[in-house]
Amino acid sequence: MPVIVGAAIVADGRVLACERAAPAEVAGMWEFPGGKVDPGESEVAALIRECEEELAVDVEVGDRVGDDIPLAGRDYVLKVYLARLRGDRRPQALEHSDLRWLAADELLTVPWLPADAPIVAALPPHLAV
Ligand SMILES: Nc1nc2c([nH]c(=O)n2[C@H]2C[C@H](O)[C@@H](COP(=O)(O)OP(=O)(O)OP(=O)(O)O)O2)c(=O)[nH]1
Repeated sequence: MPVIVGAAIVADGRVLACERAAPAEVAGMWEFPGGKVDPGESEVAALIRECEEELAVDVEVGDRVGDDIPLAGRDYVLKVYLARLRGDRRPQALEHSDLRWLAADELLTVPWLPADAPIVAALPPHLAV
């Protein structure tokens, strides 16, 4: 089944949440940066590529967080990986309408895409400082 990967980028006990700018049905909802894995591309390579395209940052990809999530009504499975920033560049919202670094007690202050709920629930142990 085709895969969509997302990066839970963690720094200083916070995770980077990204507000979708489009399409209209999901604009204003929050997600992990990422996207579709291209044919023949590894999941890690797709995460590195998407974080460069969407945020202009280099990431080091770590362990999976949460389980595979089948996306409702679509032929895709979502897989989220922990990640860390490599280098000095700070994320820029090149494709999103806003970015926020959320601590564990702030995770539910934004409306996440519904499929992300189990991932968000699994994050707090990874945000302990
Ligand atoms: N990136 C990302 N997508 C998510 C998350 N949760 C979730 O349901 N999705 C869904 C929303 C979209 O339908 C799909 C990702 O599509 P996308 O449009 O961001 O991916 P892409 O850039 O590779 O797409 P495209 O331009 O090739 O069409 O996965 C998440 O946390 N991160």
